[in-house]
Amino acid sequence: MDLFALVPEPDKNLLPQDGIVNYYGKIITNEQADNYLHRLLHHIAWKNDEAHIFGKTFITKRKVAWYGDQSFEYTYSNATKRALPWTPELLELKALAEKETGENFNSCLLNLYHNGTEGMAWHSDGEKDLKKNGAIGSLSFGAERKFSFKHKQTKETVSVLLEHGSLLVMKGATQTNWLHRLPPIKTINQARVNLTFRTIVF
Ligand SMILES: O=C(O)CCC(=O)C(=O)O
Ligand SMILES: [Fe+2]
Repeated sequence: MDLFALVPEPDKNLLPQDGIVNYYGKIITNEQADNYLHRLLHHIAWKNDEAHIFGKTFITKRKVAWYGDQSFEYTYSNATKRALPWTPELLELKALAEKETGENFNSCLLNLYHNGTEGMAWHSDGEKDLKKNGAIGSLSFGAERKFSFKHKQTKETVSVLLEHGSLLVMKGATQTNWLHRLPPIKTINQARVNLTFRTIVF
C-alpha cells in the first residue's frame, strides 16, 4: 500500500487566485474503493445524458445519474432532471465527504466514463440552482484521470490527477472565475465513476 497517498494535504490551495480547490488524495483504501466502484456500477440508475445546444439534442456516451434529499428538480445542460432518493452507498459516501470537508450536501451528480475516450468539456458549475460559492465535493473511483482548471480571464491552467478513492473540493469563487474539464485520454481502457456532492437551494 502507498502510505503517502493516504496522507491528506487538504489545506493546500491548488489555485493561485480567485477560488479554492483542495485535493485530499485517497481518503478510502484501495480495497474499499474497489468495493464502492463495483456497487456504484451496479446499483446506480445510469442513463445517457442529453444536452440541448443550439436547438439540437446531443446524447453523450458518458452516463449520468442524479440523487438527492428530495425530488429536487435541477437544470443542467439546458435539461431539467429530477433527483432519485439516496442509495445506501451514496449515503455512506455523502457522510464521508461531509466529515472530511465539514460541509453539508443535499444532492449528488454522478458521471460514468466507460473509458478514456469519454470526458467532460470545459464548464463551470455555478448554475442558478446551486448555492452561491457553495462547496462541491468530488469523489473519484476507477481509472485515474487528469482534471484541469482554466482561469476565465488569464487562461492560466492547473491540473491534478484524480486517484481511485480520492476527494477533491472546489469552493469559494472557483465556479465564478475558473472553468474545469476532464480531458479524454485515449490510452485509458478502464471505467471511472465520479460523484459530485452539491448543495441545491430553492
Ligand atoms: O468527472 C469529474 O471529475 C468532474 C465532473 C464534473 O465536472 C461535473 O459533473 O460537473
Ligand atoms: Fe463540473
